[in-house]
Amino acid sequence: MNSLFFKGKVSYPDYELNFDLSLPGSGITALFGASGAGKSTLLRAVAGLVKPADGIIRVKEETWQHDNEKIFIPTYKRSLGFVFQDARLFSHLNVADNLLFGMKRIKTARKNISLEKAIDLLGIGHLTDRMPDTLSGGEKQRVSIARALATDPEIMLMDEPLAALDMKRKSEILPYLQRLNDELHIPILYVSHALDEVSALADLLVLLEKGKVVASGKTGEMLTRLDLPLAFYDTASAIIDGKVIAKDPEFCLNTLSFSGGFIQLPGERFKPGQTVRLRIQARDVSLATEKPANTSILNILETTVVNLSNDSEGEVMVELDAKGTRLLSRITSKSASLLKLVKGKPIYAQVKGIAVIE
Ligand SMILES: Nc1ncnc2c1ncn2[C@@H]1O[C@H](COP(=O)(O)OP(=O)(O)OP(=O)(O)O)[C@@H](O)[C@H]1O
Repeated sequence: MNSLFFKGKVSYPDYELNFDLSLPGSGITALFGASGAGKSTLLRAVAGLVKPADGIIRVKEETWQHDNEKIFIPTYKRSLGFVFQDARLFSHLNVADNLLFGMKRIKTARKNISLEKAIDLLGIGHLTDRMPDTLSGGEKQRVSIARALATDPEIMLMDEPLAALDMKRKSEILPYLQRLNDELHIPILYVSHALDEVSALADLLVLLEKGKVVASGKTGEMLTRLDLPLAFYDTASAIIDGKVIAKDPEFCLNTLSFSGGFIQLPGERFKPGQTVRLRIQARDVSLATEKPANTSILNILETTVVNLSNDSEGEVMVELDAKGTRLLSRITSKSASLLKLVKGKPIYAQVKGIAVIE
C-alpha cells in the first residue's frame, strides 16, 4: 500500500474543512487555493496538529489516525518533515547543529537518507559552520528543508515554504525542490497560493475552495480545465514536460519531444536527454485552420478543440488537445467565430512564446 489517504472534517466556529483524498505515495502534490481555503488546516490535520473528526490519516503503510479503530498517533511520533514559511532555525546553533538537532529522535536502523545526502541535495555543504543570522532567507530555508529531510521522513509537509522570499530567492530554491522530487521517493505535500510555483513544481494539484476539495488531478490537466478557475487567471498557462532529443548547433536550437509532437527551443544550456518543464501562456497561442506557411513561428502543433468558454469581455478561452497534452489559447470572440471553432475541430496552434521553468 504505497499511497496516502486523508479523510476527515475540521470544524471551527465559523469554518468547516472537509476532505477525502487518495494520493500517490511519491511526487509533489500541491494544495492550492485562495487564502482561507483550508490548505494549512489540511496540512496540520495530516501532521496531527489538529485532530479532524471522523478522521483517517494514512501515509503508506502507517496509520496515524483512524477514529473507528481509536488510533491517534501524536505529531512527535509521526515520521514527517514539516517546513514552514519562516525557516525556524535555532538562532544559537550553527547550521550543522541545527541539522543534527532534528536527527536526534531518528532510529538509525531505518535511515534511507543520510545527513550528508540531505546537505548535498540542498547544496548547503559550504554553510555548515555559519550561524543562522548570517544566512540569506533562501539559504535559511534550504537549511530548514535539509533539516526536515535528514529525519528521513515518510512524507514532507511544506506550508508555503517560498512565500517569504523574493522572486530571486524563490527561483534559487525551486531547482532544489525539483531535485528532491527527482532523486527521492518521499511524497511532498506542498501548500501554496502561487500558481507559478505550483505549475513549476507539482505533479498533482488539489484545488481547495472554502473548506472543500473542488477537484484534483495532474497539474497540466488541472491548469487547463475550463470548468475550473485556474484557466481564467490573467497568466493562464499550460505546462509541457518535454525531453531534449536533438541540438542544432548552427542555430543553437534544441528539439524537445512530448506527447503532442515536437517543440523547438533556442538555448545553450540544454542537454540531450534532459527533461524540461515548459510554460505556455494562453495569450501566446494563436489558432489557424490551415497550417501556416512562411511564418517566423517555429512551433506549430496539430491539436483538437476540446472545449471553449467565454473569458473576459470579447475573449474566449480555448482548451486544446495535442495528443494527450493540454494547451490553452486565449483569442478574441470574433476570431473564434471567424474560425468556426467547435468542440472536436482540428486546429493548428501557433506557439509564439515559451517560458522554461527552471
Ligand atoms: N485555530 C483556529 N480557530 C478558528 N479558526 C481557524 C483556526 N485555524 C484556522 N481557522 C480558520 O480556518 C480557515 C482556513 O484557514 P487555513 O489557514 O487553513 O487557510 P489557508 O488556505 O491555508 O489560507 P492562507 O493561504 O491564508 O494561509 C480560515 O477561515 C481560518 O480563519
